[in-house]
Amino acid sequence: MNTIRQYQLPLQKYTAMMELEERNERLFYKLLIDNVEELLPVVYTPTVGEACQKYGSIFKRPQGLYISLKEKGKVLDVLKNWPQKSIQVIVVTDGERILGLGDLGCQGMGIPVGKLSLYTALGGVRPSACLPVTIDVGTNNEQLLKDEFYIGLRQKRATGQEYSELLHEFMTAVKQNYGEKVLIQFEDFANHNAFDLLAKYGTTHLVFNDDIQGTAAVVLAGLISALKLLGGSLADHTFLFLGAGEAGTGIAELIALEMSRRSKTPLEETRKKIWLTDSKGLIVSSRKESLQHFKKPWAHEHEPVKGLLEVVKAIKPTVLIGTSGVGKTFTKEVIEAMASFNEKPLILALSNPTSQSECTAEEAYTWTKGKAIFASGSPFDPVEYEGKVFVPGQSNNAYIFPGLGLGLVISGAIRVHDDMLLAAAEALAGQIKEEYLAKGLIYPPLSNIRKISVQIAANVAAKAYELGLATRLPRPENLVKHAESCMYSPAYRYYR
Ligand SMILES: O=C([O-])CC(=O)C(=O)O
Ligand SMILES: [Mg+2]
Repeated sequence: MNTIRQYQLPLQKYTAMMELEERNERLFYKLLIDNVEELLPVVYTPTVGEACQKYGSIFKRPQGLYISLKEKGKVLDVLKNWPQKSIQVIVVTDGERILGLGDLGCQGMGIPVGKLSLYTALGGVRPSACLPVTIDVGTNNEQLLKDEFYIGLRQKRATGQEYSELLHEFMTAVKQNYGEKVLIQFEDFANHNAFDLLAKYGTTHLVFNDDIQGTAAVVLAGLISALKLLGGSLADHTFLFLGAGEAGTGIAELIALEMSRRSKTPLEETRKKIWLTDSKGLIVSSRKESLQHFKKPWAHEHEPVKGLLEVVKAIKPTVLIGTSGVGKTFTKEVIEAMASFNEKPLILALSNPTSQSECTAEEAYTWTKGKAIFASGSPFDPVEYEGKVFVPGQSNNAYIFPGLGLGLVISGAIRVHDDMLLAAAEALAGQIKEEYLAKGLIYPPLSNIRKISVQIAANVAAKAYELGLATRLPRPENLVKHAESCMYSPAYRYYR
């Protein structure tokens, strides 16, 4: 830690950590686990975003497996080249929408690598059972195509049949090589592929999309906690999203599902409490024909409204959620409007990394004169406002996917079911304590994350057994103890 702390720049710390992982994996995980709040922003958002942008020029080792268009027809052979044979979790990206930074092509590899470090550090999945994969179908990022240090194929992205054939070959090869119980996490695909891939492989493979489903579960957990501060039930609130992509529609759907389960109201009804806006304004029924399919369920009856401030004034949401990947969009006027009709406006600025956050923690607290409850996708430091310290929560899927993955792995689940996401969200919400809420914090501290992951894993595994989707039989009686006992821990052994 002393060495890491001597570096001034986050990217230097990142490089030092990556070198440590290569040199002494056990020490890397020991440091990460013991200093999670300090090191998460180094190996994960926001620094991992900068690392991906500069990946070509800081490149030393491949870190994960690259599968490019050139490997078409021999993807299975390429998979077999990976030195570790018993893989439990794969995180795969095609680099087209890395955080809120856009198309970074092959340089997106930093994301699967970072996510899998968290699988091990926060969720206790063995490092050797984790496989980071980047599918290289080219990039439409002109700057990267011209960059002499770019590490991927120098061509425009393959689309259509060429794209889906490579993806299909990969998905088939994974199942053939590792069996049915290997978990595949889709990460940072562009909208136009993310929903289709999830729908296509959700019925044949153990898959989930972290940006759609992981983010949804973490936000739902935050909302359930926030209700203890705000009062009422989910159905008493009005939700407005800026951004109707993977995170926006994924969160919206899980909130609607939870509301529907709790109030025994049809999903079509509970969806009406939730409004989404995209770059063209409020999503309303008159726009339905021209909307992408994943936005259609959110096209409610309302006159067209453009501009976030106008939409906020028209809808009067109690909860405002930013998921557009575009920074600085929650302006002073927008936040002040939220504070003008809410006693405690709940503001979630979820886009990553910090540069893409819709507003800062300080802005949320000062513009609402200390009224806001705030959480963000990337971390912000506590803020002092008029003598009071406000602690912003980090509403990031990192709270969910390590525990969710652990629960799936230890139960030998063969499919991911929406009820498992609800179970994960409820487990996380169950970990919030009064003392955190008193500071405005709607998530438990990350320093407790391994204990939280155990609870999430146990809840998810219980759901897998209940739904008949678990294959590790018989079911362990105490799933919490079982989850704990399965976790990798980077302990140093004593030798005699
Ligand atoms: O990686 C993160 O910090 C959260 C996430 O999935 C994203 O922003 O795409
Ligand atoms: Mg992501």
